[in-house]
Amino acid sequence: MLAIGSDHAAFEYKQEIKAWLDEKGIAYKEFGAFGTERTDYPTYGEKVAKAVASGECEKGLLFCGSGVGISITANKVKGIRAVVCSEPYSAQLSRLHNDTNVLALGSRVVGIELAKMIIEIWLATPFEGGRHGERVNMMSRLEETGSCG
Ligand SMILES: O=C(CO)[C@H](O)[C@H](O)COP(=O)(O)O
Repeated sequence: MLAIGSDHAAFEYKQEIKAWLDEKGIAYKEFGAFGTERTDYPTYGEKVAKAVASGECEKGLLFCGSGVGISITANKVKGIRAVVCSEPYSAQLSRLHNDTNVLALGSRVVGIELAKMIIEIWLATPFEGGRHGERVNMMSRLEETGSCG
């Protein structure tokens, strides 16, 4: 199950992505926003990130105008590794090497078809582990203890 959320700037964009996820039979839980009325991206970044960090949802998709603010917000929740992407290569590498669990996209940056391509590759790519696992552990230690060690 994916957690999905956006602010007002990406509400329509998120609706298109949800219709596409429906076509593909990919399940998601919607955390808002529920319309285009101006709102604040941290609210939705927090909700989606907490759903992923708690294990309620496996991964998260977040959208705001640039993808920046909502990804920064998500990364402040313990256990979250969020990436903001505008092309598929970084999305793929973020899974292979960094085990990202939240993907953020900017509705004012990335066209909808490219967004679908980025999401598809991000969802399909496993974490490689090995030396990358050690580095992800270092990030977790930094979060836990204040130092990578
Ligand atoms: O991209 C964003 C945060 O990084 C927001 O979507 C953006 O700042 C919203 O701006 P506005 O209130 O002018 O629609």
